[in-house]
Amino acid sequence: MPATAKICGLSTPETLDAAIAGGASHVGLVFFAPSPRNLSWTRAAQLAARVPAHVQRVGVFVNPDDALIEQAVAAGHLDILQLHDTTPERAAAIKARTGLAVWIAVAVRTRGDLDAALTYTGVADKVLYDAKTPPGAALPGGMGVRFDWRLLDGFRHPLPWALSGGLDPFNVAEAVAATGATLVDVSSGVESAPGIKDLGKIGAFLRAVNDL
Ligand SMILES: O=C(O)c1ccccc1NCC(=O)[C@H](O)[C@H](O)COP(=O)(O)O
Repeated sequence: MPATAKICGLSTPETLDAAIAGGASHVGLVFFAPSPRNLSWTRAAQLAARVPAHVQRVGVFVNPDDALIEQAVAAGHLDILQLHDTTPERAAAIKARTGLAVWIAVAVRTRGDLDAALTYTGVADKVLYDAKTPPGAALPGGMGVRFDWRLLDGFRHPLPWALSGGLDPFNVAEAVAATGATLVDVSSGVESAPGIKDLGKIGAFLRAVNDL
């Protein structure tokens, strides 16, 4: 299979189960209070307990402090920490403290934005190229914003990477063909409203990825 998928921002047992049944390789649990996908510790634990060993649990954070990470890791039995708006120094400290794999989200609008990935060499285990959300936006991700995939043409990736931002069941095949991504990430593209995951859209997205 040329690509696998992370379904991000899951918050109910039904939609989590649909992602797992559809073949997602990763499920994303958001720990950021302003997000409509933010999880309580109780809900995170409830969801984490349903995830089989072959599917990885990714905690999504925005420049988190140690207390937040510790509580989220404990509740969500996280395998991977996905960090937004977090410096290389802080990401390195988080990785050293937790011993967990770290993914760094790099917000992309221009070719120059990609260079931020270089600064995480030796720190992050993977780069998630995500679209830069508009200035003043409430969230740095999960807003269905897409960047120009051609920006990745010829870029020498310093780390393993994944593609995110504005993907949906209808464009994900084109996105993989255009970029060569081997891991794709989606949130609002499989929702019916912000924070409300749609069983049909999750299934359609994963079928599109599985059919590649
Ligand atoms: O999804 C959120 O609410 C969120 C909040 C704070 C930081 C990151 C967040 N999401 C990160 C993701 O991994 C999303 O899947 C990614 O940005 C793509 O979102 P979308 O464009 O809606 O598919």
